[in-house]
Amino acid sequence: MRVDIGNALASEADPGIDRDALDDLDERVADAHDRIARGTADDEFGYASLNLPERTDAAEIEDAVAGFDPEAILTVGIGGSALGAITITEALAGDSPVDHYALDNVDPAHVNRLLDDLPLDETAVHVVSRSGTTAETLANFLVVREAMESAGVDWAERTVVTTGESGPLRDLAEAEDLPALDVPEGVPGRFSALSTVGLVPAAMMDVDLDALLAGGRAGADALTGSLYDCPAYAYGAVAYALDQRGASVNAMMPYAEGLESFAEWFAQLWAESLGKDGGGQTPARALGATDQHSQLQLYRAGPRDKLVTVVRPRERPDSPIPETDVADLEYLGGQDLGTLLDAEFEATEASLAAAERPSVRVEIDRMDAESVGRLLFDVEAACILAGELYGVETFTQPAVEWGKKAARGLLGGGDFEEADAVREKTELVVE
Ligand SMILES: O=P(O)(O)OC[C@H]1O[C@H](O)[C@H](O)[C@@H](O)[C@@H]1O
Repeated sequence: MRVDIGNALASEADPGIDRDALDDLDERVADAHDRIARGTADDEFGYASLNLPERTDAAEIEDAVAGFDPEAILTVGIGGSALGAITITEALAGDSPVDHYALDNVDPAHVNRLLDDLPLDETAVHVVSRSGTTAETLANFLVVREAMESAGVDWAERTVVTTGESGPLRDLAEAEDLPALDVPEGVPGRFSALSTVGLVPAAMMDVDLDALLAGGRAGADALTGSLYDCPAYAYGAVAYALDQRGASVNAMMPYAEGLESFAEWFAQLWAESLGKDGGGQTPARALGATDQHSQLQLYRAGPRDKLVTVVRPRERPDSPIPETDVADLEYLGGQDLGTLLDAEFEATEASLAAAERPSVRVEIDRMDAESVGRLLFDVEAACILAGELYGVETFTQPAVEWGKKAARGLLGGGDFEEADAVREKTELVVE
């Protein structure tokens, strides 16, 4: 991964970081790196995520799915138990004959439609929950199971589970004798893309898991104690420093359709990890060039509270634009769609810089397994580094847990005081 922070310097942008401040920050990065390296070596909760590229056993995952030859894969999970898998297959399995769908919400209209459309007798189901208790995931799984049964499909033959050591999903897998993979120890869901959690559908779609993990390992090898030598830390440190200077929003804007879900994955990673103690940088999702024609107006001319992160692969497949003799379109003829997209990318950066708005450029070599593995690893490392600089507990999400308990209490799944707060809602209704 390559990161260019030039357009985040105070000489170019407001808010921006001056060179002296960057040097001071680099000393804090060195300390944070020591902490991260210690946590990683000791397999501490959360830091253990950075060991995944080294530890994840691609062959074990490939063996577990070897008996499946589906037309479609249905991931049943939510948050960190779905977004990594979706991101990876969207980025890397575009040409696969197998389609990957996800049920990461419990909107009945969507669930019913999807189950009506799926070839259930040719669908493999991957049910993922680290805790094994998440209501949305478990409820969706029960609905899927029932739909398969009603269609005369042996759901147990078509299901693989990934979950923690114990919990209701583990119990269910054991009771039904389902193949069950383990969520790695010490790895929060949002940091688990490069594990069984994120890789099962990719394996069924013939993504090169070894290359993906090799990309992650290259990221791990590149972690050093200076932001000037380490792209992951450069990104994490600069995003943090800009937030401290007023850029409280980080608009993640990949210029590649295959990375649209990456922005969604990033949003969970950044928000759940860093949104603590009254601070944190709000992730926004955008897609270049599409959102250049909508959100960019705000990014360039709205409040000075944003960092725009533009991401692109440095190589793209060819797609020539045919010549035309329409006078005003002649400049397009003979060009390539990729050249146009890159021109849009550079135009966005320049347009932000001309208005003194900070942006950071993140580039990967191309949309292949190794580069995407590197991107995911590096952004996780950036997030962990930022967590150290903020001084927050990066690996917990107590605010999310609150809502989970409230919803569960409302459905009669236990006596939770959080559910009382829902019942006590203040109303001021206008109809
Ligand atoms: O994997 P699960 O235990 O089902 O959790 C799925 C998701 O649930 C929660 O909402 C957490 O805040 C997320 O971090 C997690 O990824």
